[in-house]
Amino acid sequence: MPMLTLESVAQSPILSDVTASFEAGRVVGLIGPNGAGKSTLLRTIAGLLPPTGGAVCVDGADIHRLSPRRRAQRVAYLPQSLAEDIPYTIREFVEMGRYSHGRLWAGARRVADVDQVQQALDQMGLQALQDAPLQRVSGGERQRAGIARCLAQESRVMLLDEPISNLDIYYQLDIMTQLTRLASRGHLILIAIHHLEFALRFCDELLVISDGQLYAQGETGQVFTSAMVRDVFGVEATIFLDPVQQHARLSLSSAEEGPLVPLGERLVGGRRE
Ligand SMILES: Nc1ncnc2c1ncn2[C@@H]1O[C@H](COP(=O)(O)OP(=O)(O)OP(=O)(O)O)[C@@H](O)[C@H]1O
Repeated sequence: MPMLTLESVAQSPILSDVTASFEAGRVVGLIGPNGAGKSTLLRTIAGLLPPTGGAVCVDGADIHRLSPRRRAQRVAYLPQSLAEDIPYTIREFVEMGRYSHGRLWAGARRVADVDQVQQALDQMGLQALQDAPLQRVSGGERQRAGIARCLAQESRVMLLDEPISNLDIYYQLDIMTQLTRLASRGHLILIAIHHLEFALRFCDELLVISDGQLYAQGETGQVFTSAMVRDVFGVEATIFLDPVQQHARLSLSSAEEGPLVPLGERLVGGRRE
């Protein structure tokens, strides 16, 4: 059985008829232009917005029929931005990820909770900042705290809305690599991502949303084509192999510039340079 199934999910008037299913162990990139409906879809899958049509099932259960605690046991969700005024330290905020596991708030901290919180803080490089108030850390540090809270939650499905958007390149790479590792341990990771080159490199599958409609879903190698990037983003893309790292890379140019011409083939006054 797929871990996550979207059955004709609609969120009128923003999204219509999104049908897709995903197995455990995958990193799925949710891509599409600004305003396409990616965050709306993630919030619907997370159970925060009841769909106006269709259903979202996780491990066979309709997510919108579960209690918040049961939902949180199945699905962790990182919003696109965290509220500015959360009055907790980073550690306290990450501990909230353990809410669905039971007695933490009654004061009886279990060893498993403490270990899991510590591990999540370590994974996000937040040990030194764990006692800092969330209101006083940088945007990237807040974002890492949000991811740490999702890790501490240990849900099998993780929904992350642009998890690397505020991060420096070290953490962009680090987090994408860690997400790949988490997936290999049986989680399903669904991330909204604007960094198309990272989507191409790190995502096993893509779900492409355009104008509130499902444009394509499938293996990244099949879905990510120059034609898709042109249709969906209005941008010319050439996919090439990185000569050092041997992974797929992208050259992008605006539709006005037209498709890229390799340097050796550039034409000058109608003649090859
Ligand atoms: N609460 C809301 N009420 C009405 N319209 C909304 C609401 N939230 C989002 N929208 C609209 O729904 C559309 C999709 O928004 P959404 O945030 O899902 O897009 P997105 O693909 O995540 O965009 P981005 O890449 O800019 O984050 C947009 O046109 C947006 O203006």
